Amino acid sequence: MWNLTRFASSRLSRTRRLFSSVIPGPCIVHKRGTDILHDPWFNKDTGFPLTERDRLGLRGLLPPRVISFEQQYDRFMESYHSLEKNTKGQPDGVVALAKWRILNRLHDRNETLYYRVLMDNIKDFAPIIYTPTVGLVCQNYSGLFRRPRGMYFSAKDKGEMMSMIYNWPAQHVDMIVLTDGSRILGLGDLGVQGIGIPIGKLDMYVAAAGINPQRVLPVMLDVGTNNQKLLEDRLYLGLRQPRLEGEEYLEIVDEFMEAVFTRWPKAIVQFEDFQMKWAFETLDRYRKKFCMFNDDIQGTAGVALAGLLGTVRAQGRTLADFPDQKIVVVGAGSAGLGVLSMAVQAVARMTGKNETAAQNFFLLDKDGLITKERKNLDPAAAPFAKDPGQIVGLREGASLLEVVKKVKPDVLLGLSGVGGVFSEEVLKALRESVSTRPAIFAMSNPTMNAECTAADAFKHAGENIVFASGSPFENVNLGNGKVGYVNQANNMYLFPGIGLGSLVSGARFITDGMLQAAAECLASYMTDEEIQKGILYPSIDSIRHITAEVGASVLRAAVAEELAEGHGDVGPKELAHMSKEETVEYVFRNMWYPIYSPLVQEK
Ligand SMILES: NC(=O)c1ccc[n+]([C@@H]2O[C@H](COP(=O)([O-])OP(=O)(O)OC[C@H]3O[C@@H](n4cnc5c(N)ncnc54)[C@H](O)[C@@H]3O)[C@@H](O)[C@H]2O)c1
Ligand SMILES: O=C(O)C[C@H](O)C(=O)O
Ligand SMILES: [Mg+2]
Repeated sequence: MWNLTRFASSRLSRTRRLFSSVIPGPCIVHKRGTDILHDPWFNKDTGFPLTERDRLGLRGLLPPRVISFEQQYDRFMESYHSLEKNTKGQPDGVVALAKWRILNRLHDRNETLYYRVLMDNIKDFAPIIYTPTVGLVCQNYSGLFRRPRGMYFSAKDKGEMMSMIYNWPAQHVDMIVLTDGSRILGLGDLGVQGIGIPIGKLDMYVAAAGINPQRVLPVMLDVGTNNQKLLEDRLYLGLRQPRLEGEEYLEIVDEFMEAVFTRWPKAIVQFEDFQMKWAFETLDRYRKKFCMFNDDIQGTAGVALAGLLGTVRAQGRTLADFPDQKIVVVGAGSAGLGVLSMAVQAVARMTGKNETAAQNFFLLDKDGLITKERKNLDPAAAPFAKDPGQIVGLREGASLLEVVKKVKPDVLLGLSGVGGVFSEEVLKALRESVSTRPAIFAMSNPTMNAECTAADAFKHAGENIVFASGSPFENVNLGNGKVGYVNQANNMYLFPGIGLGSLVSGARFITDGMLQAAAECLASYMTDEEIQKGILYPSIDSIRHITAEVGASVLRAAVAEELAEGHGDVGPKELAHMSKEETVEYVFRNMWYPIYSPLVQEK
């Protein structure tokens, strides 16, 4: 069922080739003079050619010399490298925030240059504008705040959202990432400060999926916060009230969704970092009504499933062995349950049996192993609850150490949000795994919240493990020229392609079939050689290429389900007639590439 077709070896160079011939089309601007210089969408700083300076009323507002895009790029990178040099030896957090600030200043001033440096240096810059530094930025957001980015809808705006949405200056919006700030990474409720997450996710959309930055919208839904420290912080910028609950909460989200889809019926909304109860409830409420998905539940599930299938291959087994893998999942929240649901669907498809599909999966939360004896068993966790006594000696609430010792799992996967729960003892117990090559997925973010570090995993569980973490870690030097590979099991490998594929297919909804196609595409991306080395995911350097492939798979699944209504001039029939290769080319063609466009003024 899984087609592991090899992709062209030189993925990155192919991507570069596709964009090297980009000829910038004109860009319509309704402003003149300093208004253009102060608008990061249009600003080219010293890069405005003289003719354009004349046409747009810029002559005399800039120093006379015209600096090329390449020179501007080099100048920025030089400042960045000198900042790196000057902050050497300072605490990690201080350095990370200094790097974030310099990038953020460029983002605020000149988006084209910002996205080009981001794209070309994605491996170095993703950890700054995205996970893990974005977590630190959210924690300090009220103090770091200089200029607003995105939109803020608060509980005080009830009844006003339909008109407020028209305050957004862009006529078209393709991609919206929405949070209520209630579960920011593993950092808990950060209230309005969680806006950093939609901003970081949308930066990845631009860099990876080539969504035009003029068509993205980060949104914070501020319904209050239950974080006492923030409520007492005099600098806190959000509503100083406890979170709305129940119907009051849902009315706010309903009103926002209606407003968005009234103005932009073709937009896609990604729900991000909602606490579990609202993550599931809103997904259920809106997924058959609007084009939306929940990244923490659905994006994470696909990335984890691709990693789990890679693990089976790394163990020298065939994919048909996946249903026999014993997998212990630590964390029964939106992410953990999302992963298990998708894994169960995969097993059911492979075996043709629904009833026994979850039998090799074990689920723990903060109270230990979840069994059918659990009081107040969450209905979402119920399908994974074990029969007590199914494994001799495993009782309700058994500790992680007990479970690992008894089950001897092939895979230990953490989505608990708790740093260090894969303790030395737990990791050592994994040496008794039934597998010759057990896998550890410490997927919680940011770095401090990872269930274990890469170094500890290789040290305590053994050098033959496969390792993945949600936040980036350096590869581990195992001595004698051997390397312990670190994979980044992060939903960034899928959400951009899910959004892009949905957009360019004009899908009405985002279905399980489309998400499965995305996961299968990622799973089949890696060569056997890479997998044997323990490399489960591609390098982030090739994120545009991966995203195009994932986007094309999502598109084809939407076509197959007759949900694709077309995009721009391309209708559903044309989409249906495209070959696999043509679909990928079509997806690439729809990607925005950062290059200065001639600005044309519309009177
Ligand atoms: N790598 C990725 O792509 C990715 C994607 C989504 C979420 N995450 C991370 O996963 C974590 C959890 O996210 P979520 O949305 O599921 O959160 P959540 O709050 O919905 O769930 C957390 C779960 O962990 C359990 N838990 C807490 N302490 C525990 C302990 N000591 N032992 C075992 N279980 C414990 C809780 O009972 C709960 O079931 C966060 O840190 C988030 O950053 C990572
Ligand atoms: O934001 C990330 O890096 C992944 C994930 O969405 C998370 O909530 O941790
Ligand atoms: Mg998230």
